[in-house]
Amino acid sequence: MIVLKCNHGLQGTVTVPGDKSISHRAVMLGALAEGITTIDGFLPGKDCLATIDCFRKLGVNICQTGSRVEVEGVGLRGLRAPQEVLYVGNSGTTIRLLLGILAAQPFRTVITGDESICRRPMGRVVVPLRAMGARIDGEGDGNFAPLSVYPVNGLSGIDYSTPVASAQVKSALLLAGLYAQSATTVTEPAVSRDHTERMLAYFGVDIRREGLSVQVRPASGLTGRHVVVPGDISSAAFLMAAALIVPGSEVIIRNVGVNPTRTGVIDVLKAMGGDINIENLRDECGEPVADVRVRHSRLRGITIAGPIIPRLIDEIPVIAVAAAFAEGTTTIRDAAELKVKESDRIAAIVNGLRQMGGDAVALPDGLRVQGGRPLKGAVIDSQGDHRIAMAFAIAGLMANGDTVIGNAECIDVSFPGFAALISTLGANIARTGESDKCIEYKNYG
Ligand SMILES: O=C(O)C1=C[C@@H](OP(=O)(O)O)[C@@H](O)[C@H](O)C1
Ligand SMILES: C=C(OP(=O)(O)O)C(=O)O
Repeated sequence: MIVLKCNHGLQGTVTVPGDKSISHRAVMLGALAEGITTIDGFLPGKDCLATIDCFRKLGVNICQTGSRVEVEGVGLRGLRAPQEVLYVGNSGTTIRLLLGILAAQPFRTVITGDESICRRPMGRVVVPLRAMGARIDGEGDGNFAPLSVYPVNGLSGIDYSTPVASAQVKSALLLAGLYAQSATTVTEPAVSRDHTERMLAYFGVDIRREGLSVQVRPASGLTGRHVVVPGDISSAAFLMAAALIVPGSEVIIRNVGVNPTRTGVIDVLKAMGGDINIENLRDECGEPVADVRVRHSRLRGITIAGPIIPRLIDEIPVIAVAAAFAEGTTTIRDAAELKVKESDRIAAIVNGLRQMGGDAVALPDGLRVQGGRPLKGAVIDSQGDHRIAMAFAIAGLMANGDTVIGNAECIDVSFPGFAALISTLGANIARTGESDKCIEYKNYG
């Protein structure tokens, strides 16, 4: 992908594709419910398509056309033994949440994903699931995919304190808890995204939060629903950062999910001096939704640490890019989780910013960015990590010279149409197809 420097402000009103986390969960709960679940605004990104594919292999009829999905629920006990290995591609959410469901099934499954998935830690879900009675094996004593999940005769409820604030861990245990013989309680060190809790309640499950703990009771059944998925704030974050750093910009992003467990990016960009307004706040299927208006602003560096981190974990790459255009120092701590995402995001952000002439250093649990140095175009390898690819495309909008993002096709994991959408606002970004790695396209435009 090629990004040219933007010589004028970004202007316009857009919507971003559906929320990835909510799209996954709508398919999963729809599959386990009684009756039909219809989903509008589904994210047709590769990760969520992988979730659909896995449930089809588990015997669920799912019809998907673009962002419209119809799931014929089979009920909690209606999944069938798959004839093939379940393949989740690049999706950590798919594998970890599915493990919670598979752990309770009376048949064996094997589940795996791409190279990145096979490097990511699964012990964080496998260990507590085993404590509930699940039988799961895999590389490194079950810490790495491929994983085999063996049939069991029921699970026991658990009262579990997770060492990491992870919605994937919490959700896997809550989903397993639907099948357990007693209540399951998960306590997190800080609140992570709560879409599973909200959607389980929306599908009729008895689920309660008290402070940092969430409790689910064994379920007798879920009821199929109509789910309207809001735009993904994690995708909107790239447009927010772009509008903030490109002088003369004013962008409205309509229909963005603003669940408070996800809005850390807005809090932080505002604290950095960003002119961001939330308008038309409303509720859609148990999730808050709004329009977000962003205007170019002079940003200043801040410290980002503590319980806000899980509320903006996926937005740190683009926050770091915004920090490179801010006055002063931005320090991000308590974010060691970044090392076990699709890539080691601390290393990828620091290396990419340095390649562009920025001043960034890695810390054991985060990074520090000294803002204000002019960035120059560079050839950045995304390492197959969608958030890294998009973050550096945004940096390229204000870098002198062309920026080439290698391996940019991974953007389809969460934000299909990214380059085209941001181009409608006036940016000059072009996809270059399979040959994204090559710099022979450097003279595009
Ligand atoms: O539950 C989810 O949908 C997600 C949870 C987060 O991961 P962790 O649970 O590992 O923090 C996030 O990074 C991921 O993009 C989506
Ligand atoms: C970490 C991410 O997703 P997942 O864990 O589902 O692969 C992400 O989308 O940034």
